[in-house]
Amino acid sequence: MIRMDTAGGLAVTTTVDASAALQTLTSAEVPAKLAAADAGLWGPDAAEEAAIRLGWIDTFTRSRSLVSTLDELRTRLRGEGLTRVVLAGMGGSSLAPEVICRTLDVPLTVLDTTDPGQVSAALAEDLAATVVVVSSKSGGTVETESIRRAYAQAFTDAGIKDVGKHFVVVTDPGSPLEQLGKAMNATVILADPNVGGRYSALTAFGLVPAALAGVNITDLLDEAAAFAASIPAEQPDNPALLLGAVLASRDTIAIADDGSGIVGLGDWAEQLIAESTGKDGKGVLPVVVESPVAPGLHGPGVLSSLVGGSKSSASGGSQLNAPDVAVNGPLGAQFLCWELATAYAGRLIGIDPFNQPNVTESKNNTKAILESGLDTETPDFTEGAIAVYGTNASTVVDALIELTGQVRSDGYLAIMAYLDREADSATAETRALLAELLQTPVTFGWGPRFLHSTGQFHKGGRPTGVFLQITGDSAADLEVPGRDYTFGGLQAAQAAGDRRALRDRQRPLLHLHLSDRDAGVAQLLAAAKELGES
Ligand SMILES: O=P(O)(O)OC[C@H]1O[C@](O)(CO)[C@@H](O)[C@@H]1O
Repeated sequence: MIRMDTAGGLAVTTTVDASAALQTLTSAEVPAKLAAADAGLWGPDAAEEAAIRLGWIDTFTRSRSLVSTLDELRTRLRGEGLTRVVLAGMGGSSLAPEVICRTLDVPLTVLDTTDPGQVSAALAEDLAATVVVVSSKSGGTVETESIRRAYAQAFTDAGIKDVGKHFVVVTDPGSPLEQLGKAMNATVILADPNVGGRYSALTAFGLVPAALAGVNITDLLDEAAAFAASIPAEQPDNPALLLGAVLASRDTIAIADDGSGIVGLGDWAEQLIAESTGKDGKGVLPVVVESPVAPGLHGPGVLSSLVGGSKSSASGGSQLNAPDVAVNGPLGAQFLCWELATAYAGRLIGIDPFNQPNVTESKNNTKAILESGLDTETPDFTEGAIAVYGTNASTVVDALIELTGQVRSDGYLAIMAYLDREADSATAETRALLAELLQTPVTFGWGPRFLHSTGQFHKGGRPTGVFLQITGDSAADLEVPGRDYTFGGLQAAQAAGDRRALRDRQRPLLHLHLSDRDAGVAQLLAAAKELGES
């Protein structure tokens, strides 16, 4: 059976029979109630938060007021020679602009890291032409604030007089960052406080960095508006409803680009789905896979999904490799469709899609470790450039065998690399290697970026994860100005904080520390390959 629902240029095509879930949603009038911003849809406990989190339903209308402001700002910045845009932000405050700019091939440097090498490399590039967008809804996220401090110091050290001119702040009204931005003489743009971070793609958080980098944001807003206008709430043939119904039907969704024009939407959808559904021991684990033929797109309990632009065939591939669901349409419509689908799926799963109860745990652990210092841990053994912690084995290959042997048939492996996602990018190849071997879902995340995404699921969602954490020494550390820790110290504390949170839950965890990153990554990849061959 193939069902395709289309609206406003977006099509959702699926081979999954979701009729029972669709019936559940329509008979409870969920689409109409969501369109009317009914905060009671996810139960009484979720209502208070939902009441202040549903602005995204029609934010594309209110965000129109940003278009002229951002046109003027971009023209002014370019006139002042500020042509290079760097975005400091985590999770919902950086993932949407990243996918927008990747899709439209517009340069944007995204710093959602505490890796000293990655931050230093960005700081070394053309400061005189750099404008830094500091995006944080809460205004208190440690990664974002650390990068803001590093840039402020770097501009000053470079002899730049009016440092504030090099900053644009995006935050909620009344946040500490609003005050700070004003005190710095930066341009401050206030976001819609009634939209949570991961639903904020079409608010100032998604639009300001994209527009300043050179994207025509009107197109995105038009695409979302056309989609919204084409899905009258009463109608059962609603692509977002269909996507929500199939999303809730499996434990895992694997997401790949179909190669037809939308680049990296999975990284954004990963946060949306993981933080929204992964809680109370439930949820759908999102797994971003590299391509439609990469290991892990298909598998037991996995909803395989392909995402593409309007141009691709709606079936999303040949019959042989046909996904369970294909979502094809323009980016602005995609954002809204996936947000609606997640809210519908949340109703079916029975969770509050607007909170992230377990994210603070790792943050608190990090804070405590920064105050008390890192615990001294002795490796179980060291092999070449890799020190190994948390194993009974005595070789890296055997340690990986011991770890992966603990992955249940209904479970998953999470690889979490607190490294430089530019310079150490090859580390991500471990995902496909181990997915091929295990034939169970394998997800890869860069730390601390994933802490704001799958991190919620790993601690709060289905307790079936097995964890491989990778950390590494840095060639040179970098101070966080005005703080008594460095980027390297912060990164290590974040990794240790997350280990503590996982161990507190008795999750299987192997920790590999690379004393030399290039050699360690090469050694790890060789070990993963050897594992596949053994
Ligand atoms: O925009 P902020 O407040 O800096 O938060 C960044 C991210 O951190 C989280 O609050 C928690 O991980 C996300 O939901 C959010 O997108």
